[in-house]
Order: sequence, then structure tokens, then C-alpha cells
Amino acid sequence: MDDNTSILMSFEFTKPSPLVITLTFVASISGFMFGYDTGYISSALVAIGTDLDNKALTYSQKELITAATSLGALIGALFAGAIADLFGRKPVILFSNVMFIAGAVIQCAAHTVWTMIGGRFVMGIGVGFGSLIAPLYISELAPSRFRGRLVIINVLAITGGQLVAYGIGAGLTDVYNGWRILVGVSLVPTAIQFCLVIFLSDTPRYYVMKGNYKKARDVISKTHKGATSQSIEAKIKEFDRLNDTIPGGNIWIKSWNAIREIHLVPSNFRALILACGLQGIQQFTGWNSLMYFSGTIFETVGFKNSTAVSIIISGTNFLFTLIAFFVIDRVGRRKILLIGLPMMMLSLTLCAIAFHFMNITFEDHDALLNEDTEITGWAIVIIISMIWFAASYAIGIGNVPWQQSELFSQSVRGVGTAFSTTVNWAGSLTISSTFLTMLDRITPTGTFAFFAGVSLFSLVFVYFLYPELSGLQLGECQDILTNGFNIKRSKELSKRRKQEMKNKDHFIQKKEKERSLPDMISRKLDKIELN
Ligand SMILES: O[C@H]1[C@H](O)[C@@H](O)[C@H](O)[C@@H](O)[C@H]1O
Repeated sequence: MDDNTSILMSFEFTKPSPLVITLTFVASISGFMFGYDTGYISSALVAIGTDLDNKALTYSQKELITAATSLGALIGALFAGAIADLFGRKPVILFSNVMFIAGAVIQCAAHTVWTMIGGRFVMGIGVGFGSLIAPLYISELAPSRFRGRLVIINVLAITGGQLVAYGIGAGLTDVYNGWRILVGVSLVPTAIQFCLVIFLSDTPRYYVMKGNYKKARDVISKTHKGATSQSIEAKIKEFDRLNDTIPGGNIWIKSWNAIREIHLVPSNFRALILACGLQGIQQFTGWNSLMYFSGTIFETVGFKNSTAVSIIISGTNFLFTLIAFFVIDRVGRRKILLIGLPMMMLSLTLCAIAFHFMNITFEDHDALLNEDTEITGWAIVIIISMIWFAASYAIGIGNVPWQQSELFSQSVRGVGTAFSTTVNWAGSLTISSTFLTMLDRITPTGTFAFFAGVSLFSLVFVYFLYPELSGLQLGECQDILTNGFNIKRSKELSKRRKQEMKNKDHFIQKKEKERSLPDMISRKLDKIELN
């Protein structure tokens, strides 16, 4: 290890300062909004009744109301990256708040279906901006050793938001205009985030990008408590080295050049394949069909209290994201994916088999019908395999794709994450709007077998292409992709970095013990003297 790497290592070794933790939590409110806004819709659709246009919602209106947010998010995510590079990460968070607030107000006041769809779309733009910016902001601030975990705090906020939305939705089912309250509640976290973000700083990487070194130094010294001035300077130099900014006189030329660069520079293109591939896998393995339609499925297989079962499913998602939080940096991203994906495949296969033995049909291509009147053993198998699916999804593919920022070099990070986040929303939109049709056309067994097949394909993709990036500095992550996917080299480097961290840990603990020993002895001596 050369001197510079060793200085940078010591810099990355610093524990997240209270400021980094605060910034992470504030940014994660975007994750909470993402989860809450995608989560409340399943109960709101039931509770709306005849409140819009004085008529019950038709099946396709329900689909449009659900899909409007994903569509807005897809469009928002597409532009958020370029805007983040031009104007900063902080203004993007503030803009997403404005969209959340506008969208929620329009929905609360809606009396027609199209106003509701409009409100959902505006809110979706906020969700798209928030879903891109929160993980990017956090990963740019985090010391590499804790990057994985700090980014997962945002995913925890997403899954927590979904759980809270299910919970509040269940509580408000019978309340008059309860769905308006359900939407209105989302104004509270948004307003809190807006007020807090105004006072917070942008990321040092962004400041360096804009040539504002003084501000960058200032933020680093606060986010990396205990870092020496030498290591801060080394870090700024490193940011500068990675900061081969995209040429171009205006936003359009710059964005075009960034798009060219991400496709033409091999390491950037590999990063793009990985980031988009993982986001696609996350969506096309079918989790969100459960998020949006679990109530319908559980009702069909015979559970009277389907909302409670849905809460168990999203609770499992939250719980296993929490477990991922503890293991992602230690066990590594690649390993947890290689554990999670085969588990998903097995649970989906079991689900497909169980559906095969149930008498489920489609009535007029519009509603699922179960010819069994009692809850059968197969219904229990379905619920168990869905809980198992939720757990194996949440531990790996539910969160790893959100580590996407680490794959891209600084100059194309905004555009790269915009592409991959857009893939995420395109996948979510496709799955949520085709799931019921799939159940109808290829049967529930065919649908879940299809998702099992996608999981198998995903396993092959991850095994051959996804390197281990835990413990590596952001710059090293991009170096790994320079001349191939370098799985073997990444595993060795990750192992080495973790060992170095461990050694440093032991060294510091030893030093602390040595320092505290004389203190302890003198305290004991004082006591003896006093006695
Ligand atoms: O990481 C999140 C999380 O897994 C959510 O539960 C899911 O609904 C989202 O689509 C995904 O991006």
C-alpha cells in the first residue's frame, strides 16, 4: 500500500460523525416518502369507494391511479441525475419535497378520478427525484467502511414507509374520508425534511465538482471527525483526480456528452450494465406485484383478514432489510445476493406448485375466483412461501441495487444513477400494470414460475458479472471495472481492505486500553488514599 492510499484509508476508517448520521436520516425521509406513497395506494383504492366522480372505481381506473406514481417517478428519475450534477444534491431534495406536497394536496382535494391521477403523477415526480437523490447523497458522504449500511438506512426507510402506510391504511378503512387523511399524513415527513434540508450542506464531492474547495474542506472536516488535515487534503486531491468533468457549454451539451461517455468508456458502460441489471432484477423478480396486490391474492386464496396478512409480508420485508443492514458491509453485497436469489427462486417455485393445486380461475378476465370455500393446506403453503420470498428478497436484491452510486465514476454518477433508477421505475410500472393480466393469461402458476425463472437468470448474471465492492473506496470500485468485471480481484481486494480495517480496529482498541490503564490505576490509587 503506498503512502497516499494509506492516508486515504485512515480517512475512510473514521467512524460516521454525528453529522453524517444526521444527514443520512434526513435524506432517508425521501426513502420513507417513496415507501409511504407506494404503500398507501392499496388500501386507499379500497377506501375511496364512490368518493371520486360519485361512482365506484373501475378496474382500469384503479390501475391508472396506481401506475400514475410509477410513471411520474420514471420521468422524475430520468432528469434528477443531470439536475443533481448541475445544481447540487440539496436542491434536488428540496424540489422533490415541493412535488410531494403539491401531489398530496391535489389528491386530498380530488373529487374526480382525473384529478386524483394528476395528483398521483405529480407526487410520482417527487418520488422519482427522491429515490435517486437519497442513496446518492448518502453514499457520497459516507466513509467507505460504512457506506453499505448507511445507504441501507434509506432502504429501511422505504420498507418502513410501506409498513406504516399499510398499518395506517388498515386503521382508517372504516373512517369517513379516511383515504384523504391517509394521503394527508404524508405531508408531515415531507414538510419536516424540507425545513431541515434548507440548513444542511451539500456533499464535498459536489463542492469539488463546482471548484468550491473551501466549502468541501469545511464539510469534510465536519463529516469525518478526527481526520487529519493531511488526509482531508489527500481526499480533496482524490476527488479532483476523479473529477474529470464532462465538457460542454450548456446543460444539453453536457448531458449529451455524459450520455456518450457512459456508453463509450468501457468501465462506465460496465457500471451501467451492473446498475441497470440489478435494478431490473429487483423489479422483474416480482416483489412489487405482491406489494400492490397481496391483498387481492390473500383474499382469493381464502384469508378473511387479508390486510393483516399483507402487513405480515411487508413487516418481513422491513425486518430482513434490517438484518441486511447489519451484514451488508461485513458479509458483502455479492455474497448476500448469491444467498438471497436461490432462496427467492425456491420460494417462488413452491408458490407456483401450490397455486397449481388450488382451484383458482378468472371471472370475466377481471377478478380472481377461488372455488375452494375453506382455507386449504395449499393456501398455507402459499402464505409461507410468500413470507419466505419476502425475506430472501429483502436480504439481498431488495437493497443491493440501491448501492448503485458506488459503481459510477464521479463524472457520470448523476446520469448513470438516473438511468438505473429509471430502469427500476420502468420495471415497477411494467410489473404492477401487467401482473393481473399475467395471472389471467398464464395462470398464477405460470406467473410465479416466470418470476422463479427470472430469479435463476439473475443468479447467473450476479455470479458472472457482479464484483464484490464492500469495503472498497468509491475510486477503487470504479478501478475494478476498468478492464473487465474482475470478480476475483474484487473479492481479494475487498477481503484485504476488510482485514486492514480489522487490524486498525485492534490497534486502536489496544492503544485505548493502554491509554486508559494508567487512568484506571490512578483512579484506584485516589480511592485508596481517600479511604
Ligand atoms: O428497495 C425497495 C424495496 O424493496 C421496496 O419494498 C420495493 O417496493 C421497491 O420497489 C424497492 O426499490
